[in-house]
Amino acid sequence: MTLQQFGWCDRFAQAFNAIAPAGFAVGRVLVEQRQRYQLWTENGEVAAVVSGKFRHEATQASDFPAVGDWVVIQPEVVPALIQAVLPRASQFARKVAGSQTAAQVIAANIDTVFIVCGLDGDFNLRRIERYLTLIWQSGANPVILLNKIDVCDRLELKLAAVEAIAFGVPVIGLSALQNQGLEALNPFLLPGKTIALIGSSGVGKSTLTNQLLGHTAQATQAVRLDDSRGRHTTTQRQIWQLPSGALLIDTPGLREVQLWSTADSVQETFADIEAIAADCHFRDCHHQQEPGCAVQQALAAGTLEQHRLASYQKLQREQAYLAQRQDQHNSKARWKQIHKAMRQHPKRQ
Ligand SMILES: Nc1nc2c(ncn2[C@@H]2O[C@H](COP(=O)(O)OP(=O)(O)OP(=O)(O)O)[C@@H](O)[C@H]2O)c(=O)[nH]1
Ligand SMILES: [Zn+2]
Repeated sequence: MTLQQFGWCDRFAQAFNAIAPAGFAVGRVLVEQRQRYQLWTENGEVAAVVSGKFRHEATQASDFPAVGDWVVIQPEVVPALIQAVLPRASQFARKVAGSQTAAQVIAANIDTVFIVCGLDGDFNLRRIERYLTLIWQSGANPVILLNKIDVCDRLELKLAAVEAIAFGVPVIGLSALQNQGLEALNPFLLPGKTIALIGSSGVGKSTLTNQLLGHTAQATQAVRLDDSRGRHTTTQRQIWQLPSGALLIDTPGLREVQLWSTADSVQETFADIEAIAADCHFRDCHHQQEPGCAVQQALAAGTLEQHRLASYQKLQREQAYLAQRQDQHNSKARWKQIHKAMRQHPKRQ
């Protein structure tokens, strides 16, 4: 297989040429488990670990390679040594346990994320908004799949309700179980494009994954991971190649991904409220009791729904909290630096 078939493109080639010394190669992380990696390379699958220098220079969990990453390797050693991670086109992160703001990357370089919703019990517009926010923030493109059209009446109403909050994001009705409507996914399943599925339990992600995979042999393949001391473990494959040539990332971490949003992504998801709020009398209007609040006027006029404003405000609160934590973290780090500098230059006035 060629690198292009794994998703290699100009942006990665440029980054690679800028940093990699002669004799180095690239690979794409196919499996990650406790900092052991299986990579796709031009010469087949290889096991890899990060180099000592990499580990030494890494300052945060998100510096480490994740599934989907392109990495620079020194190929002649076994396991191959990862020297660098190429800048990510997109990334999904989760909070590191025990820390409010440090992030660990769980998947990288995804082009399109399918938000899978079930048209039975699961149908929930507020949840879709949260997923949209998350995906905009990741750098990937969202597509909303309304699954189980076979058990849904009034599909048009539901499609319209989702389209009203989706602002141009494609909304596709299908039945994974009955293999109905899946051809609408073809434009997103082009060779070398990387996709992922997220959505709550029971919406049909596994059913859809199986349909997309068809009867490919890799479905049952486990991957063997060796570390530098020759110990090995087997684990599940985390990227699949679909018959169309697209690549599907499926990891437990991604399935359980939680909200980790930024101001920009909230603004994109709630473009309607942002547009209304531009007419508020006060620039820093909180849209509560302020005079001249265009948002309150829209609520009164019925052009904006109360629960949509509520989800917007909830996301804003989460963000303010995260931003504050990040500030505290940064100022602590600054103090540490200053103290260190003072210890190193005790006589300086
Ligand atoms: N009627 C109908 N049922 C479906 C459809 N797709 C999936 N299901 C059913 O929904 C149930 C859950 O499907 P799964 O594919 O396991 O859902 P999942 O999202 O992978 O769930 P988790 O593994 O818990 O995350 C199963 O009983 C499926 O047969 C569909 O298009 N129509
Ligand atoms: Zn206002």
